[in-house]
Amino acid sequence: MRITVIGTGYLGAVHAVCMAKAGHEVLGVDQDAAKIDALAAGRAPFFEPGLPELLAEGLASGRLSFTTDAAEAATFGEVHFLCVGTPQQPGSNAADLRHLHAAVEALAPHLHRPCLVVGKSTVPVGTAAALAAKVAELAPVGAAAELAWNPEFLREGFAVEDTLRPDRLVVGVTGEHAEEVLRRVYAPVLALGTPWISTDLATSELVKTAANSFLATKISFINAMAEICDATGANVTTLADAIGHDVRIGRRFLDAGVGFGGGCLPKDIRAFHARAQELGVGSALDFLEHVDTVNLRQRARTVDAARELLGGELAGRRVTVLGATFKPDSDDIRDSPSLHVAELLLAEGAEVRVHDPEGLANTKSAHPGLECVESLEDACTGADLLLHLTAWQQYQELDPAEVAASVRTPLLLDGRNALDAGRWAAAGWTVRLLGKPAPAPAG
Ligand SMILES: NC(=O)C1=CN([C@@H]2O[C@H](COP(=O)(O)OP(=O)(O)OC[C@H]3O[C@@H](n4cnc5c(N)ncnc54)[C@H](O)[C@@H]3O)[C@@H](O)[C@H]2O)C=CC1
Ligand SMILES: O=C(O)[C@H]1O[C@H](OP(=O)(O)OP(=O)(O)OC[C@H]2O[C@@H](n3ccc(=O)[nH]c3=O)[C@H](O)[C@@H]2O)[C@H](O)[C@@H](O)[C@@H]1O
Repeated sequence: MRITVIGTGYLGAVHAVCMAKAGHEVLGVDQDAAKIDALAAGRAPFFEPGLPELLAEGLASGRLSFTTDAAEAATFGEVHFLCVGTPQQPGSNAADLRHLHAAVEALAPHLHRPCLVVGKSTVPVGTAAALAAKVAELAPVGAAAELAWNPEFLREGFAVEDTLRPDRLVVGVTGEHAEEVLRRVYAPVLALGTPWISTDLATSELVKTAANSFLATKISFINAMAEICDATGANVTTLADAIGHDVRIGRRFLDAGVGFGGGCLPKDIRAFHARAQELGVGSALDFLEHVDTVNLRQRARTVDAARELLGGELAGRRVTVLGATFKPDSDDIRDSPSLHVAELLLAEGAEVRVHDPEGLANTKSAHPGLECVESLEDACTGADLLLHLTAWQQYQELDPAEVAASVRTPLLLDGRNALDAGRWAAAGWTVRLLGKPAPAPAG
């Protein structure tokens, strides 16, 4: 099938290469000419495992190409996926839908043949119906340019795997034709036995915001438990393991620490609450405000713990922040807890150095005040405190004895509870964890 993917960011670029992998002819479209040039030249515009290989494969097969021209896209595709950003509006909690509207306004006037426009971006419920009306109104072919919704559940760092082998496929459709077209698009994925949920537009939009709200709630729940554990000397990891054995609860997404960030969970729970308020049912989702508060509090708690470890004063102390991205295996620093904490430390007068295996280029442009250090060894040398905030595998492989020899004081705060605290303590480090007692340092 001939497919366009409009918006080639973290979601769209991966979707485009995976659609080509699935055997379709794919045209990726973006208004960002630099991104399109990079993709067309076979350079992934961001770090995502597996993306460079599939991009190269798609380009070599001749089934994958890129353009900035919406009219070309309209002529090319039988199915048009909308993958543009829906960020938080400045000064409000609501989603900013202007990119989606702009994408539809650029595409629809060129739709002269029957086709399917499929939204994948995460949107407030009701957006799909409004866009369906807009497409039908602007397209020369009228209602034969149909709209469907197909929310995406991929995780950065696992985006290729999640796209080719998703847990489920959810489609919001207004008729059988759209569903039949989408079944053909996803035929290779369906052949793996992937569950297929076909529903109305509103339910499909809500499935996505409900899923992200549930995941965010799970993380804030365990972080709230971590606060209680800190107040009582209990151990949040043991607690998570123990409640996680109950299959109704499950162990995944119960890792306590500095909390969630990224371009999705934080903005999605805020936008969901804002939309519920518009619908007059805001109080049903008031709990999401608490989920957000508990989450942001973990960043302040981390700074408090750092200050305490350093004897009550951050000014003039050298803190090395290990990890800049919001999670490992991504270069994405959107709403990164690590960088928020780094900025808070800087504001208190600490000398902050940041290390990250993939996120420093983005950090330098968005946080010019932070000192970014490429070499992990240099980043640690002379530090008064190591603050581990993104659980990259590389940090787990550090030799605590070797690092101890280069720092000024062997103090470690593991804000992800992911390092082997026993090993660090045995090498003479004073370790602090979030929500659990740390082993005493050797000697
Ligand atoms: N990043 C992720 O892991 C996931 C993201 N989503 C949702 O997918 C959507 C996109 O997210 P990301 O890919 O992370 O954002 P992003 O910011 O990385 O990518 C958005 C892309 O859309 C392009 N764009 C904006 N307006 C355009 C227009 N009018 N025409 C053509 N291109 C345009 C931008 O230049 C950019 O390259 C959001 O709604 C997000 O919530 C959903 C699931 C996973
Ligand atoms: O809508 C989206 O964009 C995506 O948002 C999340 O995916 P992602 O943001 O890539 O990352 P997650 O793996 O969900 O992690 C989000 C944040 O929560 C944190 N986290 C995760 C799990 C956990 O137990 N504890 C915890 O603090 C991570 O460190 C990270 O900062 C969802 O997991 C995806 O299903 C969804 O498609």
